[in-house]
Amino acid sequence: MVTRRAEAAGGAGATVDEGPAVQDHYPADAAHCYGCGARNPFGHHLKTRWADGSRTETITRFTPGPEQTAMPGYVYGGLVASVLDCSGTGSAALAGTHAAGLDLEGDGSLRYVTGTLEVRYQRPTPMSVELVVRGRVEEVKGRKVTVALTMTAGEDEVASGRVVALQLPDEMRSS
Ligand SMILES: CCCCC/C=C\C/C=C\C/C=C\C/C=C\CCCC(=O)SCCNC(=O)CCNC(=O)[C@H](O)C(C)(C)COP(=O)(O)OP(=O)(O)OC[C@H]1O[C@@H](n2cnc3c(N)ncnc32)[C@H](O)[C@@H]1OP(=O)(O)O
Repeated sequence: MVTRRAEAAGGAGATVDEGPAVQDHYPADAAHCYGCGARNPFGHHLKTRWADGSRTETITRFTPGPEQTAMPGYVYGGLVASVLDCSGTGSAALAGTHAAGLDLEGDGSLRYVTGTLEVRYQRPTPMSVELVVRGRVEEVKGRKVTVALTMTAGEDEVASGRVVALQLPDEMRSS
């Protein structure tokens, strides 16, 4: 699947969302996550894809609602952190699966959990605007993947951060 929202929107530097979302290839036992689990009715249901077919950059989109307010008109910082967090683990799953020579659609995704999450809040994040998180895979080293992240709201970069994600140890797997 290829969605070309940015192309439709036009503009230099537009990012194209490309290919399947990694979360659509998590097994059912890994689909309860508050950030991205399809089986969590209260969660964000984030979808992370490669951007531009690069296999180094990813994109995740989320539009916050009024229940996620910090102060009127602005988004709660913990929400920003959770969107960065799961964009990072989703990006790690894409990168780790690719680096292992596996095919997402044929083989499914490797599973990753957050080891470290860094967040830098750069500007107040406006409410009810689509937040676009771009991930850049910095390193895949054994079971560890490091992803640098930026979050934009319209033209403004509102937050940035980094996730170090670790492949889920076998003893923590339920399947
Ligand atoms: C509560 C979550 C866990 C339960 C999960 C159960 C089922 C879930 C199923 C599937 C999940 C899939 C989809 C869900 C998607 C995303 C989840 C959303 C994100 C989260 O909400 S998730 C919750 C918060 N998350 C945790 O609750 C983790 C608690 N923690 C641990 O479970 C261990 O701590 C672990 C596994 C992180 C590492 O343990 P380990 O034994 O695998 O690591 P090991 O010692 O082998 O180190 C190997 C190399 O990683 C480096 N390293 C180690 N730990 C690091 C760290 N923390 N930060 C940075 N680097 C670290 C070492 O320095 C070494 O690096 P080097 O190779 O360079 O020397």
